[in-house]
Parts: sequence; structure tokens; C-alpha cells
Amino acid sequence: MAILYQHKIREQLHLIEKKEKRPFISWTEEWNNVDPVYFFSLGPICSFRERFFWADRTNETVYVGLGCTYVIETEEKEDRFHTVETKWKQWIGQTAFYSNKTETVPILFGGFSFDPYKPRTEKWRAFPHAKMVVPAVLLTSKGGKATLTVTVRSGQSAETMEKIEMLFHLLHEERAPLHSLPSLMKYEEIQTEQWLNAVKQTIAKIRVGKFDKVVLAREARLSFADWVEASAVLGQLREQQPFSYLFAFEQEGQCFIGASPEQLVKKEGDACYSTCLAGSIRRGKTVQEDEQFGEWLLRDGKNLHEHRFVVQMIKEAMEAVCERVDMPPSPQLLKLPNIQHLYTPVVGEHCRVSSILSLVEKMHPTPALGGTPREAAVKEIRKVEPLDRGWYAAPIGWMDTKGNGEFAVAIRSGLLQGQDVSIFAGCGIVGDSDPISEYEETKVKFTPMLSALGVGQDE
Ligand SMILES: C=C(O[C@@H]1C=C(C(=O)O)C=C[C@H]1O)C(=O)O
Ligand SMILES: [Mg+2]
Repeated sequence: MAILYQHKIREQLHLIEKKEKRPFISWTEEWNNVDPVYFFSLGPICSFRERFFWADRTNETVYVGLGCTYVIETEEKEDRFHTVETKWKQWIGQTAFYSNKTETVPILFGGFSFDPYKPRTEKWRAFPHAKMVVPAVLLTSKGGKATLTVTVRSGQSAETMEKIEMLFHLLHEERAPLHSLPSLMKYEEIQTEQWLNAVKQTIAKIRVGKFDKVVLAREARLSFADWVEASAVLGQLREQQPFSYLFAFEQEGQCFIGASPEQLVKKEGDACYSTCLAGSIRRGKTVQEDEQFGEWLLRDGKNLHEHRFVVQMIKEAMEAVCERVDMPPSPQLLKLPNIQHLYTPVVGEHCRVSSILSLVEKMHPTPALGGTPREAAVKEIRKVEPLDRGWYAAPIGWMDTKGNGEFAVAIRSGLLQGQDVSIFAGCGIVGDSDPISEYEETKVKFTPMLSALGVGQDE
């Protein structure tokens, strides 16, 4: 089967290359179902040096990209979303699209840094303020149906085909087990004292009316006995966090990865969707305790306060571009394996913008990750937070050639750098925050990444 496909793709590309005058060719074909995490794990073995992974919260849409045929990246600050949009449109204009019995269209996948005005540290050097890519090979799974898209620079298909041939060969072979996780050598929370001081100072400033809410994040670092392979972590995240977005973006051997419950925005034609997620408590040890915690969260003034700012901002942002915006009048509980949150889903109808990137630009950062008022809160974070957030807490996701797409907020995430891993977690500080409780909250938010790395909570 794979061998047949291989010849077919090679032949097709060859024919198209001969007659096409455009610089890029993108060719999509129906494909056999294959485990997406396994597909992802084969990337480096086939000499693809970049890869990405995306699965939405319901696993309805899954994308795995290997290799990089076209890169859009920019270090611009104000204009980064606009620049990506312009370059994407240019690329679409330069590309010949072919497909066989499928409606699937190629996508652009990538993300943005949280704050382009925060000086970048060495840790995030492979992650510019905006980077989105068109992969050489894209596996798309929608509603259980798979397609494969091969995108090449015209005249350069031979090089990509060699790698693809290897990929097909491996897919055809008996499936090798996924990589295993190495053992932990060291676990260290970074600048906890400074972070706690920043929290205390921020609470004081909020109490005298300087801000309403500021989200402060911190980092923990882990060292392992061996290289931490992204597919092993992804496999664990998939098992352990079934109702979250799964994402990974690997560049130059460094992989930003996570399982986020938080949708920033989705656009599907003229409908758009977002979620307000803020206010947290851990899961209970028994059913009864868990229910008590949930009931408490639904009534707790401080958490409702944290949540309200997010609802207000997202509602306003959507109302500015949609004819109608619907949301429940009060938050519900979203129960995740390690934590429960206050949650308000938002639906916008008759959205007037043509591209999801305009929505991303409008919404990022929501007060769930930045604060209120937005500008002042982000400035304060830049000043007092002892951390370079990089791509943590920023938009990550995809868009298609029609301007539709979906972006999650990249929380519950970490950066894999060989044997070293950094993980990140933050929390919404308001006037009646208690520094120790906020510290505990960030600890709970480290749990998904720690568990996926095979590290127990008390280590
Ligand atoms: C900032 C994070 O989470 C955000 C902060 C929350 C809170 O403070 O209650 C809840 C959900 C997220 O919007 C994180 O997980 O790192
Ligand atoms: Mg909170």
C-alpha cells in the first residue's frame, strides 16, 4: 500500500513540476489512518529536522507536520500578526494546489511569543516573536478521516521525496514502540523568593488601585539522565490529559510542548469561539471532597473576581467584530485531571473579520494570562516577573488558506532542550490574593507537565 502511494506521489509531483510555473506545489491525497503520535515520532528518523503536533480538545482535528517547506518568521513587535498574514497570502498566491478526492487544504502552523517587548534570553533563541511554517509533509486527521499533504518547492521535490520514502517505509514496517522517558537527575524551582516578592508587591499595587489583575508566572527546571524525546512526552500527555489541546513545535532540536485546556479563539466561516478560563482549585482526593472544592470555587469571591475580568474582555473583543455574542450568565466548572477551573464558553455569530489572525491579535493576551488593564498589566509583568516567558502563555495554533483556524493559549507547557526541560505556570493575582495560595496554585499547574515527564509531584 505504502509503496503504491510512494510511486503515485513521486509520479504526480514530477508531472506537476514539469508543467507548473509556480514556485510551490502542494498535493493532498486521502490517506490510511495512522497513530499521529507515532507519525510524529518518525520525523527525526527520516531526517526531518522540524516537526509539529496539534490535536484539539476533542481530538476531532489533528495535525502533524514534518519538515519545513516554507517559513514565515518575524521579530517585529507591533506588526507581527499582520506580517504573518501578508506573507501567508503571498505564499498562497505562489502555490499550485492539487488534491485528489479530498476537501482538505494545507495549513500554516506555529505560534507567537507572549510579549515581544521582553528581552529574549538564550533559552528561547529558537523561538522568534512569530514563527509559522508550512511543513513538507502534513498528516491531517479530521473526524477520523486522514489525508496526507506533500508540499515542495518546485524543482526540489526529489530531496523531500527521499525522506518521504523513508517515512512510508517505516510506516509500512511493524510499529516500533515509542521512546521511553529518561530518569530525573535534578528538579529545581527557579527564583521562588523573587516570584513571591513580586506577588506581594503586585497585591499591594492592586490594593491601591494601580491594576485590577496581573498574572504572574514562574519556572521550574528539570535535568534528566538522557535526551528527552518529544514523542515520549506527547504520548504521556495524550494519555493523561484527554480533554486538552495537545501541541508541540520543534525547531533546531528544541521542542515547546504542552497540553492546554484553554482555547484562545477558533474561526469557522463567520462563526467564532473563545473560552474564558480563570479561577482554580485542585481536584479532591475523594468524590465528596472534589465536589466540595468545586462548589466552593463556584462561590468564591476572589476566584469569581479573577474570572470576571476575562469574561468582560473577551465579550468586548468579540462584540466589536460579531453581530451577536452568546455566553452563559455565570461560569461553569471545568474539571481536568489535576485541577478544576471556572469556565465560560463564548460563541460569536456573523463575525466580520476575514482571518483568524485578526482575532488572535485582538484577544492576546486575555486577562487570564496578562491582566487588567491590559497594557499596564503586561508592562508590570515585563518589569517584575523573574522569567522570560518566550512562547509560554502565548497563542499557538493553525490557520488554513481560507483564514479559518484555531489557536490555544500555550499554558501547562514546557520547553524540551536535550536533557534539560523548563516548565512554566502562572496565576491571576487580584487584591485579595494570598501569596502562598497562589504559589500552591502554580504548583498544581506544574503537575500535567511533571506527570508527562514521569516525575511525581513530591520530587
Ligand atoms: C497562567 C496559567 O493558567 C491561567 C490562570 C488561571 C488562574 O489563575 O486561575 C486559570 C487558568 C489559566 O487561564 C497557567 O496554567 O500557567
Ligand atoms: Mg487563579
